[in-house]
Amino acid sequence: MEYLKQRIRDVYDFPKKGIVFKDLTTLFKDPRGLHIIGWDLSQLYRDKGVTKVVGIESRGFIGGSILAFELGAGFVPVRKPGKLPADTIQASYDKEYGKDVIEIHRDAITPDDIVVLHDDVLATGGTMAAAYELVKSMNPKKIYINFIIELSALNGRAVLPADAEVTSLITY
Ligand SMILES: Nc1ncnc2cc[nH]c12
Repeated sequence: MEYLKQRIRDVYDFPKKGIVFKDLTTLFKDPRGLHIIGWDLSQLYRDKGVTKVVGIESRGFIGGSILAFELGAGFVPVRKPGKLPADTIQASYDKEYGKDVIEIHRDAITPDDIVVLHDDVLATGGTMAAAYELVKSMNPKKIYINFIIELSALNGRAVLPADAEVTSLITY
């Protein structure tokens, strides 16, 4: 884990004063770092029969795609409104200023699926909680929730469903 942490850049006062932004681009650009991410994430779900990995736009697409590939599962994007071409279902959630909406293709998940919902960072948890409700409405067999980083001070776990197994590789 130290190798991963050493390659995550702290950017101060981004996107606004007082925030210490955990920049994963420096980890992703390091070949060994990217390999370790794929290996460590997949080890969490190796024996779970995962059939789909759902990545949340956009930084969830990177780790989500790698995880899906490592597990031999499909990858499904959760996107901002108006981006997905076919019939979608959507969920809205409160952001710091106003509401945000996310969408998924209506036919992306079936009751036969075992799903990992992935995003890069667990902060307040609002986006993931909405994405979980979206995927849950499609009645898969099981939903796991996963992050690369968890910012424990923001207590995002408190807004995530109690029955979901939540994992992260690195906790700050
Ligand atoms: N401090 C932070 N670093 C990276 N991503 C996010 C997302 C919310 N807070 C963040």
